[in-house]
Amino acid sequence: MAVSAAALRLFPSATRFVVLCGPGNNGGDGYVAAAALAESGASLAVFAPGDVGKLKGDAARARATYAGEVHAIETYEPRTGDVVIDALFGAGLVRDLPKAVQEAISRVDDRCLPVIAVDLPSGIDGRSGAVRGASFTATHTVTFMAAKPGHLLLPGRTHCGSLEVFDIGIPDRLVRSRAGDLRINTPAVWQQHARGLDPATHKFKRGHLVVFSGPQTSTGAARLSAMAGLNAGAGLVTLASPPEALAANAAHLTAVMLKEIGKAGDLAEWLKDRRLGAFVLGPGFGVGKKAREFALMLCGRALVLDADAVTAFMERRTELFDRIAAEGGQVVMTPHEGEFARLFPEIAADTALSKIEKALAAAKLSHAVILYKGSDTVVAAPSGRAVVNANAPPWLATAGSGDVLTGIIGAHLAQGMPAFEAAAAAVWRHGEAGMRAGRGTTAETLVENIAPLPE
Ligand SMILES: NC(=O)C1=CN([C@@H]2O[C@H](COP(=O)(O)OP(=O)(O)OC[C@H]3O[C@@H](n4cnc5c(N)ncnc54)[C@H](OP(=O)(O)O)[C@@H]3O)[C@@H](O)[C@H]2O)[C@@H](O)CC1
Ligand SMILES: [K+]
Repeated sequence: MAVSAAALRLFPSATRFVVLCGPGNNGGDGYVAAAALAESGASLAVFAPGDVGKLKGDAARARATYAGEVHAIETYEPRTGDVVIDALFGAGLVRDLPKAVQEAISRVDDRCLPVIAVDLPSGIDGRSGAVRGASFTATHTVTFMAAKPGHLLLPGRTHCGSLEVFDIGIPDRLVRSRAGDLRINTPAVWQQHARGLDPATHKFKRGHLVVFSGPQTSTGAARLSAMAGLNAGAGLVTLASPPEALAANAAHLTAVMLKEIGKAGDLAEWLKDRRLGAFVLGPGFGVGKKAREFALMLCGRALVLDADAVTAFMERRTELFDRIAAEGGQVVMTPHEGEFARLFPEIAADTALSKIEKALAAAKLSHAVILYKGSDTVVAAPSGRAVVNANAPPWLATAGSGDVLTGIIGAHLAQGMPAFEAAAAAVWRHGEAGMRAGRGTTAETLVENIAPLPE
C-alpha cells in the first residue's frame, strides 16, 4: 500500500505503471502494490522473470491478490510515460542478477524511465551496498521499518534516490535486536556525552588539545586541524612545532598557541603535564621514525592518529596495536580507503565484507576506534558498536577536509568524550559544517562553519 501510494503521489501523470515482480517476497510486495494500483484505476502492466506458478508461501498468497495477467519479463518493452515499480529482488538477493533481469534494467535505463524501488533497488546487496551484476537506479525507494546498510553504504546509496522508511508495525525492540550495535549516526548516538559548554567554565576544563605540526614546508594541515579543534570547542589548542617550522607557524597563528617540540625527549618532558587533554598526530607530519616514536608515546592518552601517522605503521602495525592494547588510551584512527588498505591489507582485500564489517574487524585488530572515511563514513569500536554516517554533502571531499575532521575529533577527546562518541559526533558536525558552508567550500570555510554541538 505504501508503494502504490508513493507511486500515485510522486507520478500522478504516469501513463502506465509497470510492476516488475520477482520470485520471493519482494515480488510478493510488488503484487500487492499492483493490486492496490489496479484498484485506484491506474493503467498497469505486470511482468515477472521465470515461472510465476512456482511462487510459494507469502509470495504466492500475495500473487493471488492481483487478478490481472502477468507477462514474461523478456517481453517488456519500455515506453515513454511508464513508471517502473521494481519489486524484483530485495533483502533476499544472494547472487548476481539473472541475465533476463539485467537486460530489463538496461532497457529501462536506455529510456531513462523513473523507477520506484521496493525495499532496495534490485541488484543492490542490502548488507553491503554492493552491486550484484547490475542494478536499477531508483528515483525513490520505499523500504520498511528501518534503513538497511545497503541504503547508506556506497555504491548502494547512489542507487536509492530519495529513501522512504515506512512503518509496517514491527516493534522497535525487534528491529533493534536485528540491527545489533549498528546505527545511523545521529546526535542520539552521542548526545549524552556531549557536555553542554558552560560559558563560565575554566578554559582548561574545556580541554587542552595538542596538534603536532609537520616540518617547515608542510605545516598547513596541522594548522587546519588546530583551528578546527578550537572552533569545535577545545578550550586551548597548542600547535607543537619542530624548531625549523616555528617561524612559519608563528606567522599564521593567533588564538592557537605555539610550543617547540623537536625530538622525542622534548615530548616526554612535556607529557608530564597532565592538563594536556588530547593529541592529534598525522596531518602533514611526515611518514617515518619520528611519527612512530611520537605515536607510541601517546597511546595511553586521548589520541587521534591520522594520515601520515597511520601510514607510518604500514610495516610495523603490530607494534602500534600492541601498545594501544597495553596502554588503554582513547585512540581514534581515521584512515581513508588507501590508508585503510595500507594498515589492514587483508581486511581491505576481503570482498565478502561490507565496509561496516571491515571497519569493525579493523577496530578489533587494532584496539582503536576506526573512523573509515568516505562519503559513507563508518565509525567502529573494538566492542562491536558501529555507526554509518549519512549527513555528508559530496562537496566535503575537498583538500584539507580530513584535517578539519581530525581537529574536531581532537576537540571532543580534549573535552573528555570517549573515543567512539568523539569520532561519531565529529563526523556528524563535519557533515553539518559542510552543509552550512555550501557548495564550493574550502577547508578554511569549513572550519568557520563548525556549529556548536547540539544541546
Ligand atoms: N522479512 C520481513 O519481515 C519483510 C519482508 N518484506 C519483503 O520481503 C523481501 C524479502 O523477501 P525474500 O526473503 O523472499 O527475498 P527476495 O528479495 O524476494 O528474494 C528471494 C528470492 O529471490 C531468489 N533469488 C535471490 N537472488 C537471486 C538471483 N541473483 N537470481 C535469481 N534468483 C534469486 C531466491 O531464490 P533462491 O535463492 O532460493 O534460489 C528467492 O526466491 C523484502 O525485500 C521485502 O520486500 C516486506 O514485505 C516487509 C516484511
Ligand atoms: K526491489
